[in-house]
Amino acid sequence: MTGYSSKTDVATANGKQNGSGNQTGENGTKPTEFTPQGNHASENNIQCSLTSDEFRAVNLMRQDMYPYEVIQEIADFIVKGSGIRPKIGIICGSGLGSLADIIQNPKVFDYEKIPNFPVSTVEGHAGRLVVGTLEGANVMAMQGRFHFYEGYPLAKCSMPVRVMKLCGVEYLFATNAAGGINPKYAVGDIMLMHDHVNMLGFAGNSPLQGPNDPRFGPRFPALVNSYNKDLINKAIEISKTMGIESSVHVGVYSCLGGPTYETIAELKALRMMGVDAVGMSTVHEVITARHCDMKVFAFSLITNKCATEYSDKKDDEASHDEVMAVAKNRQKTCCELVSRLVAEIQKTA
Ligand SMILES: O=P(O)(O)O[C@H]1O[C@H](CO)[C@@H](O)[C@H]1O
Ligand SMILES: Nc1nc2[nH]cnc2c(=O)[nH]1
Repeated sequence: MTGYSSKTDVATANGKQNGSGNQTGENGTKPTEFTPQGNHASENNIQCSLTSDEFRAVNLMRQDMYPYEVIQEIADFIVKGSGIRPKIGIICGSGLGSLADIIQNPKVFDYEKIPNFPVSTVEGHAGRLVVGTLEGANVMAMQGRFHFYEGYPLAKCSMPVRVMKLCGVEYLFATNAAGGINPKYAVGDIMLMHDHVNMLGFAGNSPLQGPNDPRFGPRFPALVNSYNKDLINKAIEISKTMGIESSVHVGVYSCLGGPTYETIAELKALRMMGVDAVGMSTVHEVITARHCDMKVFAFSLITNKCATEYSDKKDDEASHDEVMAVAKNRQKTCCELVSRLVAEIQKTA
């Protein structure tokens, strides 16, 4: 397969691995005036100051077409490498990487070692795929997800969901850290997602944009009933046995592009639209999972309360440090909820 990202290329684009920085190329060449072949810039004699390596790296990072065969190759790599065909896929939200740490007999794949896989660039997203067992079920977990604001197209952000599908995954558990807009929500609460408002979709962006491969799913998938009601009900029952039902809600999540947190006016508007919690992820993963007919369970850990009125309080400003700290505090509860739900699925298998 040609034309797919080598780890070095993408890592260079992220500025993660290229020790020589942006000033000098690998072989010591200066990044002077690389003009991409055949585009308007060269036709008009406008020059851009990227080295050819940097230009290629940026292109690879933007690459959003993953043919079925490439996804199959990645899935085969994981299934062969782990000796496991997982049934449940888990995506760990910001600061919720411990959901992957509870997996038994783990086989760990660094994203950088998986062919054609993007790399994680956000704090709280380790960048590892963990395959093993949980409550007797075969599972795989992404300890680190991909966000639109990292510079990846949505199809690339959610490409691992298709990998999960071709590994054999039937159930997607997507978790996230989110700001609570519903005034009844407190920091540390859990919101089971029963619907979403896709703001990136409103703006004409979708992980399913481009040619449709019917081996994954239909051109025009329906999204009503995307969040599996049985799993939501099971999670509510579990929350009762855990004694946390008063801090568990069922609500609507909305994904914005980030990386900025919202303005007060935006939060007011989202509330008027019926949104209970807001983040920068999950929706594109759910769309991709539903497109290929996976059962979806998703929840938000409310890591901060969103102000919907103007004030001078510094407390109203969201921060990733706060998000990470709250997630760390609540990781045990989140792990227990996930384990018990996996056990329920395994019981009925
Ligand atoms: O959605 P996850 O990955 O949990 O992370 C959430 O937390 C980060 C902001 O603090 C953003 O990435 C937002 O999407
Ligand atoms: N967009 C957004 N993402 C978040 N992730 C955690 N908290 C927030 C928030 O308040 N807004």
